[in-house]
Amino acid sequence: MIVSMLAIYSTSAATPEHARVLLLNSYHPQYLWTEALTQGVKSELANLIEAENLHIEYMDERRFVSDPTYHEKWRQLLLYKYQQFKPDIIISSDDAAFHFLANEVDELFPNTPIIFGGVNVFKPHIIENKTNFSGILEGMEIKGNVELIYQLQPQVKEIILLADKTELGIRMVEQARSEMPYDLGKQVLVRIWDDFSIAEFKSYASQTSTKTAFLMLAVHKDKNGAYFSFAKELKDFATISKAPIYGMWGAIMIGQGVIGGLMNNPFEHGKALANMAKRVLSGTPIANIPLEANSKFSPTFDYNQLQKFNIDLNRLPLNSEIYFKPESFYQSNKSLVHGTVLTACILIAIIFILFANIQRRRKAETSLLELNDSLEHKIKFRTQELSDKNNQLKAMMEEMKHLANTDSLTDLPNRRSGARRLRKFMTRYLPSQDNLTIAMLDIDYFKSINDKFGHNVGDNILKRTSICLQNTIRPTDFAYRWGGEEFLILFSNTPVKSAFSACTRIQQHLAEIKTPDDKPVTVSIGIAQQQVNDSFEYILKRADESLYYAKGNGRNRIEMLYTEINKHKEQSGYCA
Ligand SMILES: Nc1nc2c(ncn2[C@@H]2O[C@H](COP(=O)(O)OP(=O)(O)OP(=O)(O)O)[C@@H](O)[C@H]2O)c(=O)[nH]1
Repeated sequence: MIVSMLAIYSTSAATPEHARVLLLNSYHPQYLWTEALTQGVKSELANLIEAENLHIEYMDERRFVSDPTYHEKWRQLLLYKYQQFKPDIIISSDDAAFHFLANEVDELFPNTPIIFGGVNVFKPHIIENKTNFSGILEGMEIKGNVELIYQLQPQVKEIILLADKTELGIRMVEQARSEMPYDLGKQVLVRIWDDFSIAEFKSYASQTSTKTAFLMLAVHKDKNGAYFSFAKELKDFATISKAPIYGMWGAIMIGQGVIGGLMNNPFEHGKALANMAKRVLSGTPIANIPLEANSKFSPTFDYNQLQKFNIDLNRLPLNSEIYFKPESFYQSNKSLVHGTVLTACILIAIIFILFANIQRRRKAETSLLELNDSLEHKIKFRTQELSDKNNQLKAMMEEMKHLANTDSLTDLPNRRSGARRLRKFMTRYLPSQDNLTIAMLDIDYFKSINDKFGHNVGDNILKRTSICLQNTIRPTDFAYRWGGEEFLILFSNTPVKSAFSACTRIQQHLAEIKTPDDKPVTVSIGIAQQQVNDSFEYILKRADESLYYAKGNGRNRIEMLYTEINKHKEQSGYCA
C-alpha cells in the first residue's frame, strides 16, 4: 500500500508540460456526447501539455455492448500499447470505460491516477480499495425531469422511462426504481420500459397523445438485439411519436427529435474532468481530491419540438437554453439595428435641434418685427410730437418775436424794430446813390388831450393815428411807434422832396381824426436824410432836432434843419 502510494505521488509530481494523458472513452466519436466531452478535455489541456501527449481511445461500447471477447481484445491492445507509452494520468468517460478500468487497472496501469466521469450509475464498492480513483459522478436527473414534464404538460397522465437490458440500462432502471414513486400531486402513472422492440415503440408512440411523455434514460439495443442509435432510431421515434420525448444527455439528444429536458453538457463535463487531472499533474495527490457529486443538469430545449407539441414557452424554467429558435431580425442584425437606431436618434436629435432653432429664429424674427413696428410707431409718434412741439415753439417764437418787435397798444412795429431796420438801411444804402429819409413825428399837445378827455381817449387817438400812418405811407415805407406819442417813419429810397410831400399827406389825413371837442389832431414832423459818413445816432439826432425845431416854431409843421432843409426849401420852395 505504502509502495503504491509512493508511486502515485511520484507520478503525480511529473512536470505537467511533459506529462502523458490517456483519455479512454466508452463510446465511438460518432456518438456526439463522446465527441463533445473529448473536445472539452482537449480545450482544457491545450495550454498545459503537448498535443501529441494526449492519447485518445474509443472503446465503441455501444456497438460491442457487454461483449467479453471484445473486452479481452481491448485489454490486450491497451496492455501492448501503453507499456510503451506509459500514461501519467488517465481520464475515463462514461460507464463502460470506468468499469473496464476498475477491473483492469492493476494489471494495465498499476498505480496510475484515474479521473473518471460520465458514470451514470455509480456503485462506490467498485473502487472501494482503490486510492488512485477520483472523478465526477455524472449521475442522472430522473426525478427533476419527471417534475419538469409535469410542469410543461399539466395534462400528462403517463410518463414512460425508456431503457434496455444492457448493463448500463439495468443500472439506470435500478436507479429509477429506487427513486420511485414520484410525487407529482396528481395521478400520473410513471412506467419503465426496458424490454421493447423498436417496432413496438413505434406502434405505441404513433397512437398516443400529449397525455403521454417519454423520458429517454439509455437505450443501446432493443429486445431483439437491434442496435439503437440516437442519430437514427431516436430521430425516427421522435418523427412518429405523438407524445414528446424528453432526455438528459444534452449534445447527443438535442437536434435528434428530443423536445429537451434537464440536460447535462458533455463539453463542460470534459473540461471539469481535465481540470481535476491538471490538479493531479500539478502535484496534488489524487487521494486528496474527493469525488465530486453529480454534474450539472440544466434546462435545455429544442424550439421546433416545443412548437410541435404546443408547449407554452412561459412554462419553461427561467434559465432555459433554447436551441434552433429562429433569430429575430434584431438578433441576427444587432449591430445593424443598433447602428440604424443610433443614426435615427442622432438624426431625430439634429432635426429637433434644427426645428427648435427655426422656431426660436421665427419667434425672434416676429418679436423683432413687432419691436420694429412698435419702434416705428413710437418714432412716428415722437416725430409728430416733436414736430408739433417745434411748430408750437416756432409759433411761440414768432409770437414772442412779434411781441418783442410790436407795440401792444397800436400794433405798430416798436422802437426796437424801427432802430434795427434803420441800422440795416444805413448799411445797405449808399448816400451817393440812394435816398434814405426818415421823419420823426409827434402829436401836438397830447398831454392836454389826456388831461382833458382821459387816457382812454388818448389811447384811442394813438391807435387811430397808427392806422392812419399805416394806410397813408407806401408799402415800401415803414412806420414805428417810437415812444409815447412819437412815431418814426422810414422812407426807403425817397428823396427829401417826396418825404416832405408824404409828411404833408400824413398831416392832412391825421387832421381827419378829431378830439372829443371836435378839434383835428395835428402833428409836428422833423425830417433828416442820410449823409456821407452818417451814423444811426446822428441821423436820429438831426430828425429829433428838426422836430423840436417844428415844435418851437408853433407846431403842426414839417422841419428839416441844417443844409438839407435849406437845400430842400430852395428846391421845393416849401415853407411850413
Ligand atoms: N393816453 C396816452 N397818453 C400817453 C401815452 N404815451 C404818452 N402819453 C402822454 O403824452 C403826453 C405827452 O406830453 P408832452 O410831452 O408834454 O407833449 P405835448 O403835451 O403833446 O406837448 P407838445 O409835444 O409840446 O405839443 C404825456 O402826458 C404822456 O403821459 C399813451 O400811450 N397813451
